Amino acid sequence: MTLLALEDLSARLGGRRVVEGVSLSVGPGDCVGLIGPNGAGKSTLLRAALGLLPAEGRSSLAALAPAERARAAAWLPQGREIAWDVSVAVLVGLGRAPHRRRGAPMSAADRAAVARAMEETDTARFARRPARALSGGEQARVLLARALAQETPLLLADEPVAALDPLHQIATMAHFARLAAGGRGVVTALHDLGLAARWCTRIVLMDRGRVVADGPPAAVLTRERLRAVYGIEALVETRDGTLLVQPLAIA
Ligand SMILES: Nc1ncnc2c1ncn2[C@@H]1O[C@H](COP(=O)(O)OP(=O)(O)OP(=O)(O)O)[C@@H](O)[C@H]1O
Repeated sequence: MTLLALEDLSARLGGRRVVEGVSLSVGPGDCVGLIGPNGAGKSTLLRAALGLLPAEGRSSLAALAPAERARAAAWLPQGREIAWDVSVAVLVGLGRAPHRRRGAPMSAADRAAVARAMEETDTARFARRPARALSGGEQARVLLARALAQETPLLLADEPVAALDPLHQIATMAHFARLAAGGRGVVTALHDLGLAARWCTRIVLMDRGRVVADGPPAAVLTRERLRAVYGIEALVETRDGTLLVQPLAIA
């Protein structure tokens, strides 16, 4: 079973090809860390995969009708701007929209999904607060809760942990790993190589629009490759069965 299939996907921005010929498939159990230097094309790849950008090639998600796509995949974009003056509970509840008929009230199942998503993101205590009156990292967790409340087979997230404190970074990555272990698929763009190494089942490394490596963290995150792609020296070591990656210096 495949949750996302990309075949020779390419996308242009401002007349330049920023994603070139990407083919990959994501299935149940995959927690994919999409990594690569600034400008490598990670956000563009995710947006093209979702059909939010015109692209050449094929994306199984982009081929779906919008309503069907919203039940197949949840999307947490990089922009964390909350535009509406609503409470946290109402905002997270919007994640249930793809499962409800227009104008229908929230069902018990909807309310349970919203409550779960708020528990998982440690946002339940903000439920009644105006979403825009929270800190940046708290707002980021609320937007993640909205995506989780959608309870889709696949979650695509663009740097979901960038604004989070270490506890919530670990909690978020551990939750993604649990979702994958439970048979869902996660693709998350990340800059934190340590978190990617520790929690992802698979790393897709992009450089200048192309996928340059795709495999288990220990196979992709080698010192040589980090030097070649990022221009950094890093500590890469396995301790008690856990892969540890810590960037140290400019190569
Ligand atoms: N609207 C745009 N017009 C032209 N070029 C763009 C536009 N948006 C992005 N780009 C370029 O496309 C390339 C890929 O950008 P993208 O945002 O996909 O990279 P990224 O890997 O997600 O980077 P980051 O790690 O910085 O978020 C970059 O070189 C960027 O400058």
